[in-house]
Amino acid sequence: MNSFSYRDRQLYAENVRLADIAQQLGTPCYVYSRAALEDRFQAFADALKGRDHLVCYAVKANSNLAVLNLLARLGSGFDIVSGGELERVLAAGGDPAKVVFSGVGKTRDEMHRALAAGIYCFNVESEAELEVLNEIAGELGKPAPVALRVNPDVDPATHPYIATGLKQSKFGIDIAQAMTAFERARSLPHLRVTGIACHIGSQLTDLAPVVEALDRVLGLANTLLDKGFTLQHLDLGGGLGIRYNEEQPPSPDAYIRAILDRLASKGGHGRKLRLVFEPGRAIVGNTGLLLTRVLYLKHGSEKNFAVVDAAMNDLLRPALYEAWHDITPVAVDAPRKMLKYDVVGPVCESGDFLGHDRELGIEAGDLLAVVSAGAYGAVMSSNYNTRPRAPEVMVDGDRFQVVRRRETVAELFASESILPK
Ligand SMILES: Cc1ncc(COP(=O)(O)O)c(C=O)c1O
Ligand SMILES: N[C@@H](CCCC[NH3+])C(=O)O
Repeated sequence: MNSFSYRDRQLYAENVRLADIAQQLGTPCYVYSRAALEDRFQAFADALKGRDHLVCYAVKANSNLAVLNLLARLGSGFDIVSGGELERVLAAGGDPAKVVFSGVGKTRDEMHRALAAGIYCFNVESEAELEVLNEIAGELGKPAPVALRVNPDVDPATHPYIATGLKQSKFGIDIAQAMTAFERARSLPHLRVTGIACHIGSQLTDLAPVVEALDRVLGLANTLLDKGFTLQHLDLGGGLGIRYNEEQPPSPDAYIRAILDRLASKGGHGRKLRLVFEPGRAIVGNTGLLLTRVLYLKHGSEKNFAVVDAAMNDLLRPALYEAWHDITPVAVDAPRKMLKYDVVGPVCESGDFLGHDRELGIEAGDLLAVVSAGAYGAVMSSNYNTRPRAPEVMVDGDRFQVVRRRETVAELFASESILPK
């Protein structure tokens, strides 16, 4: 479900015409829907009602302060992967006591700041990291809560660049070595082992790998509980997919239900653990789109090109993963001739495309929406080709607010310097 709809041949975000946003702010421009965002978070919260749980929204998916602030107001926790993300969460009014800190390469400074801020848990990904965290906690005189992120070696059936739970991946502690790491963690004086975590990958559309990972991690959790580890929570990470094209991912409700059912039938003592989830894409993915305008149509002997003003620097997913995003005209007054186009940007790379072979009836000057761009869109944008980053807008009912203004070109090189004569 999202809050973008067609009425009178216009595409609306809630009750605002996208054409009006483009008119006022120019393009390219990211547009988010508050109603859709709140609805997606609530889907997780509702599915977990009555169960001790914490939904820690994965900040990396979309870290705009307005997005974080709306989620914080709904009671969301946050999954962070850097000190920068922690500062964003705090600036947006997030509760540090609901923050989990993931990532294979936390620095000493980042650990220090997170521990001082009082985060809920460090999801530790190696024995070496345990030793450093123990030192920092000793220096601060404050025990560090840790979960070990185990790598359950499950194939998540997703794009190889976003699979994280296979043995050959850099993420997590090999499940075969996890017991030793847990024993080590327990022996370190400044650490408190409070949980066990896993995350097998992103854009998961099939429940079988999720349940398989759950079984493996639960098996380990039960052994740990039998050995007297005082685990309090089980963090199953994020990864639930969304519909971009033909995919049919389970709803948050079906996903959570599958996990709760499995816990009830096979959970052992593990069934009593508090459940933590780290969804990113499933919350924001379909709550945002990228508006872009057609600059030129170009008809080659083999291909037709629609050159638009958004590019791979604005939305990297097609170039990086050959990801498919629906591209749809926004305000079309007169019927247009339908043709197959490659929708491409102005960046000097052949990989700079937003979509290949799209059947579109368009003319120069038309506005297009690249949909399902709320997750891993603006956050992965860059200034390549010295292109200012696009503004971001939050639609709230019949109003909209700029939640990040367009960068100016001068800002892009303001921090650079040239050598003296
Ligand atoms: C540890 C961790 N948690 C949560 C997420 C969020 O993933 P998604 O946006 O697929 O829900 C990721 C990214 O895949 C991750 O690496
Ligand atoms: N950036 C990826 C998802 C990465 C998940 C991060 N752990 C995407 O756009 O699909």
